[in-house]
Amino acid sequence: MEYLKQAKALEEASAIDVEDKVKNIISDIKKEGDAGVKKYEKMFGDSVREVRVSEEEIAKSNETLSEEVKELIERIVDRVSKFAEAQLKCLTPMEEEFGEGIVMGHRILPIEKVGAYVPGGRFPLLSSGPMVVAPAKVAGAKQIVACSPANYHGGIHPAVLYGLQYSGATDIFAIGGAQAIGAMALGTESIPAVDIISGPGNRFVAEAKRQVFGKVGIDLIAGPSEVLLLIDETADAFVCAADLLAQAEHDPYARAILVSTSKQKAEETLQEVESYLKDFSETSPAHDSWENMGEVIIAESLEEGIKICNDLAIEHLHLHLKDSRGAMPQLHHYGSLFINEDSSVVFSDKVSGTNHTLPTQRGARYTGGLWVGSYVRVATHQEIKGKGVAYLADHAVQQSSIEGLEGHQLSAELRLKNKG
Ligand SMILES: NC(=O)c1ccc[n+]([C@@H]2O[C@H](COP(=O)([O-])OP(=O)(O)OC[C@H]3O[C@@H](n4cnc5c(N)ncnc54)[C@H](O)[C@@H]3O)[C@@H](O)[C@H]2O)c1
Ligand SMILES: [Zn+2]
Repeated sequence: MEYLKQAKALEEASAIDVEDKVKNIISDIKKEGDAGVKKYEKMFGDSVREVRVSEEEIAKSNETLSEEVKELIERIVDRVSKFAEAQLKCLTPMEEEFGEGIVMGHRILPIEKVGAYVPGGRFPLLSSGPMVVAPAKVAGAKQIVACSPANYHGGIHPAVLYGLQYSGATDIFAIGGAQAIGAMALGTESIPAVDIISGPGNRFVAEAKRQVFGKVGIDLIAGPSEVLLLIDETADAFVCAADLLAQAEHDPYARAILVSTSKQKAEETLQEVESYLKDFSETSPAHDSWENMGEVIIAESLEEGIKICNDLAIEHLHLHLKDSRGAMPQLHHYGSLFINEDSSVVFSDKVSGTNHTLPTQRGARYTGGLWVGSYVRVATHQEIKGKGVAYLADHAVQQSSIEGLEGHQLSAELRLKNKG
């Protein structure tokens, strides 16, 4: 493989800074509660408002929305919910006999209190509310606490707020960043503690979720966006360049990577990216993202290209190949897969219905991202009777004796005696 363009090495120091900063924020939330949240809201977002979004504020905000915008949001919620419902059908309770008198099974139980993080530092992401909240509602959560930064005239963007309500959020707070994650994990005077925190966010949000894991569950680490385009000589350089920039513009730390089996196509795409970028607004994160994180790699063969994809385990993997379906069986690591040119990642970012909360930083090796299954527990149970008791107790007594665990042995023996 050969690099036409390589990312600059991310400074180790910058990652450590984020870790320390987040640790301090969470520790302050623990000590100071609401006052700590407000301190950081002022510091990072210049927000001095009450943290809870009141019914009155919600009603006023809704009045500013046109029917068209409401319909747009409702369509997102409906499509995301339908996909989540279809996936939930794949999760079925089970109870079977595993040997005479040994009945075991599992139930699918919803996580009761969900904390949904909905990013909104740079741009109001209209689909993130529905993506994070709707599957929790489909799973059967009782309480869905949602947090999103107060970044739009001192509040949450009305379209984002509408999406949160329509998806089923029960408590909405206009706070963001690590302070929001800390508050939902620990609970404050105003903000309820939850059982799981889900949703995407920037480096501070992702790190905060990592740090509170254990105290609460988390869905996954869904940090700054990533896309990898695997292309060959049949790809359209214009379209590929646009697809790279569509994800680069999310964040200065977003990663857009092109892997091409054709050197000529790679060079053309690189030129197109640079020419498009000239027309992007000066403030777009795409400039820094492409400059620092963007990569263009030439693969010697499709096999090598596929290996690079599997090694990088990227969030969005988009195939622009002569035979994209043909490559699919060999691709094992991706957050979500986009097959052929027309399957724009942007469709899934916004509205197709699969979840856009997807693993970054090679998390695709162990998760496929947020889904309705993230909001349920598969909890097992058993009932042992008749011949099953003798069979299992006999085994357990022998094993406990080898292990030297007297209490275990006694507990098992009593069952044998009871049968005696
Ligand atoms: N992986 C995914 O599934 C996925 C999906 C959608 C979006 N995203 C990512 O979500 C992110 C959204 O980022 P965003 O920044 O716009 O919104 P955000 O809501 O994630 O973060 C904004 C908050 O970060 C905090 N913050 C900002 N600068 C800080 C600093 N210097 N120190 C401490 N805290 C600070 C502030 O409290 C602010 O409210 C992007 O990185 C995007 O790529 C990821
Ligand atoms: Zn995107």
